[in-house]
Amino acid sequence: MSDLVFEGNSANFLDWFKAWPGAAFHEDIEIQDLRKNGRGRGIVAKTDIPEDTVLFTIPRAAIINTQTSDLAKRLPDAFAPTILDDADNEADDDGGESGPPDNWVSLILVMVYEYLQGEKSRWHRYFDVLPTEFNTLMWWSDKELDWLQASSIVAKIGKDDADSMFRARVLPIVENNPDVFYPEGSRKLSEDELILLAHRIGSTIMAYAFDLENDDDDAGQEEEDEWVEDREGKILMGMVPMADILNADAEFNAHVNHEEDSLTVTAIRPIAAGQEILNYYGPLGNGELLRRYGYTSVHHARYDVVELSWNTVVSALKQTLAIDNAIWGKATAEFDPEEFEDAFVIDRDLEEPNSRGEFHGSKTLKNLPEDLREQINVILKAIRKLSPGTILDKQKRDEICLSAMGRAFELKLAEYPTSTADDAKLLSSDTISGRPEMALFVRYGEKLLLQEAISLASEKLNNSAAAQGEDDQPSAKRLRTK
Ligand SMILES: C[S@@+](CC[C@H](N)C(=O)[O-])C[C@H]1O[C@@H](n2cnc3c(N)ncnc32)[C@H](O)[C@@H]1O
Repeated sequence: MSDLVFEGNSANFLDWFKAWPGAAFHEDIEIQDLRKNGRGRGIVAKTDIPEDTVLFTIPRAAIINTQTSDLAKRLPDAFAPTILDDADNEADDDGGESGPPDNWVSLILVMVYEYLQGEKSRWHRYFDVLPTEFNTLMWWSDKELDWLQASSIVAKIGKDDADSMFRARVLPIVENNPDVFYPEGSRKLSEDELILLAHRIGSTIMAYAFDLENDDDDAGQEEEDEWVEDREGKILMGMVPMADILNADAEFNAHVNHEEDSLTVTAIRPIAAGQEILNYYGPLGNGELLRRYGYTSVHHARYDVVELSWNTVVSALKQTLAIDNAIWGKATAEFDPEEFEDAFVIDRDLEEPNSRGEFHGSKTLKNLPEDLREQINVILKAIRKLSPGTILDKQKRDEICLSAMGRAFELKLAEYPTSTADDAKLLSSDTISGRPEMALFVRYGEKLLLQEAISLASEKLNNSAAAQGEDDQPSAKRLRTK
């Protein structure tokens, strides 16, 4: 984060913001420097604020996107309209594909253009307060990523894909149109500088951009997801000054409403003086939060996720069944490996916070992954056909399935080099901060989830054995009639 952000620039930025026709900023809130809490800037209530108060209003004209920037007018061919079905707000891995840019590439181009315009851009004060350094995983060294141990989030960073996409879809447009992108007299960036700029802008968009709903879009859907910042399935993305100074958490107190001419941010419950105004990024686990936004949060740990590979499950199944390799080979040979899922997600599948941004439900794992159970059973049924003695009946099959799942969770847990107890000790030691602490928090949360999964599998196995025991007991009635 550039220090510029805090040295008087927040006040300049606020004046710049308020000068947009239709912009409003409630006098009872203020932008604060929250760096001592590791939160950059945030917006804080100065006095008690009642529910439903409109905290600020951002006119749509102040949002940066393909509709407001001049770039689309100056390069109409590059922005030919297209029906977009890939709107998942991620860097595409289709670096080589031709055709009009999707919403993600379009916003990168628009932001590169506005940035290069310098003081000529209507948003240059906004660029002054955007970050230049990031804690998102894209910017971590290999050594830093090692702190995440066996977390599957490491495989999802996609730095190389983003790099190829910038080279294929951003660089050529900038380099073929220097008169458009570079104001007269300004220095042209080298290829390396442009790629670095695209990465920075890509990371800023990932952590700061909003999907913009049209007021008349999907009215029903909007009602359903009233407080959810739904980042999927929407076409237009944009940078929304002021709304993106809000920090966020899995328990929150404000909501961004998308109206025809403006976006408004409203208090969804009373906010006490001194409390931070918080937005919501969705039910993300800490790994995903760190990847996209560069931070972790205690409240997000409930949405933690562990990915289990099918290979790990296969090892566990083989150990549980202890059957001949030949039988295993025969049983699995009849399946097309393409039809098998190669990874399974373990998560607590919790409900969303309520319309006041609060969460009251249980935070423990209630169910084991059903798709995993089904895939294991496909294999077990094939084995039973070849070797009926190995799996006598459905009861036995269920037990083998639960044992194999429990074993697979243990194998996954063993992939992390440190134990949950080691991590807990380190977390409470006060000797760790910054990236190492965030990585520690991610891997610790995943280990706790795996331990819950191990306990749940064992509990279900015990229940199944107990039920079987009861079935084996002759009933009282039968005893009497004997
Ligand atoms: C939309 S911006 C919010 C404004 C940001 N704090 C700033 O100073 O520009 C999102 C970024 O803010 C930070 N952030 C948001 N919520 C946070 C939280 N609860 N704790 C720590 N950092 C947070 C992360 O760096 C994230 O990438």
